[in-house]
Amino acid sequence: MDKLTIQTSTNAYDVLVGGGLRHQFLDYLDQSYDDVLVITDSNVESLYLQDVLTTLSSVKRVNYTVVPAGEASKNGRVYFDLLTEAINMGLDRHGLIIALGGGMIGDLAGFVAATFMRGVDYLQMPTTILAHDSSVGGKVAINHPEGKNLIGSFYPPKAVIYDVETLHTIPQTEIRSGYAEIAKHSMIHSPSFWTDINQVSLEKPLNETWLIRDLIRGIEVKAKIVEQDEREANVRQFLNFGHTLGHALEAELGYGVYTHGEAVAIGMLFAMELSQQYFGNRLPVDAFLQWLKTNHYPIQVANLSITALMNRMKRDKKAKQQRIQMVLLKELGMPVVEEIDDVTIKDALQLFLRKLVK
Ligand SMILES: NC(=O)c1ccc[n+]([C@@H]2O[C@H](COP(=O)([O-])OP(=O)(O)OC[C@H]3O[C@@H](n4cnc5c(N)ncnc54)[C@H](O)[C@@H]3O)[C@@H](O)[C@H]2O)c1
Ligand SMILES: O=C(O)C(=O)C[C@@H](O)[C@H](O)[C@H](O)COP(=O)(O)O
Ligand SMILES: [Zn+2]
Repeated sequence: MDKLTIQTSTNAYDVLVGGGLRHQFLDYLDQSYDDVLVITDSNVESLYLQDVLTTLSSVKRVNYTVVPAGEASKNGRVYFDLLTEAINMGLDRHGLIIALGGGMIGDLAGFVAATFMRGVDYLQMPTTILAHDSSVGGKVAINHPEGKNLIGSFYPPKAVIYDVETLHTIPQTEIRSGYAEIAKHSMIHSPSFWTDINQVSLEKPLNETWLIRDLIRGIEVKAKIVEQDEREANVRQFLNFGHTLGHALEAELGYGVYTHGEAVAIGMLFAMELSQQYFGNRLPVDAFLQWLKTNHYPIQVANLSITALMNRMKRDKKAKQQRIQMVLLKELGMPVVEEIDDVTIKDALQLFLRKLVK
């Protein structure tokens, strides 16, 4: 088992990464709980819920609730229903919520934990590759029809219990989605990290040694940034590389049409193109595009209105008075945030989307 400790301005928590942790995670908590509510989704329920409930058999009172799988569940209605269930179950401030699932569950259940009775303890138990990112750092949120994660909080978990055995069952699309965020961590970190990712083939079965290496490196990159700037006053914005357009695509296409990682991958490609135009530098745009194609990422986004995408980008959380702020790369490992005027974005987007269709 690997252990990393995240030390932020508000608290410290451990991220445990290992095989079979769903069978023994109680041993690793620094306190016990008499009341636990497990929140999971309809896919993870049939795979791992029973294991987790068995591990919790010594706890006095355990409840669980299941939401429909998919990004569409990360919304205000499901959130409110979960709060109602927590109230009806009699969960109190001394209880624990467990978010068992991918990033959708982590964000949703984390936001329930952040707001129920003004905050109860929660554990992140990630079950996707993508959730190496979402389970660390304490960003919790739900979507609004007008934009991704527009309602949320910074609320770190008590611990992250990452049982990598659960990754054996994730579908190919979710491997792609998760590796897009690892590629993001690599590009904002260093040329050598990207070089390693560029060599990874996402066909199943994945090389387990490489997978765990990549997950841990991704978590380390994220941890280092979050430790410096938990509430995104400055450097945490770098973790948003690819998300300005990525989030706009997710909302514009309809949540769940493209996975988060697929949309972010397109967003990274755009941010790299724009970086080259802005700084006159050379980035591995062609290599990244080739890696996306080889690994069957959907990269065509036809029939989208540039105006609608730009309006969404203006509502991004980094935006300042509707002026779009983009995370660009001066070089691999050197991200910066730049304000880009509307005409430049519009022209670049037009060119970019046309090029993708070819
Ligand atoms: N908070 C953050 O810092 C942060 C970071 C990145 C992404 N996110 C958010 O995370 C979400 C995406 O997370 P995700 O990609 O994990 O999506 P997800 O949680 O929707 O999971 C993807 C799919 O995989 C299924 N699944 C989960 N675990 C499985 C397993 N072990 N075996 C088989 N199927 C499994 C799910 O049921 C779902 O159908 C988005 O909402 C995104 O905005 C948040
Ligand atoms: O942790 C962060 O900070 C990130 O930006 C990580 C992103 O991968 C993640 O998708 C995050 O939820 C985006 O945050 P948002 O503030 O743009 O909603
Ligand atoms: Zn993301």
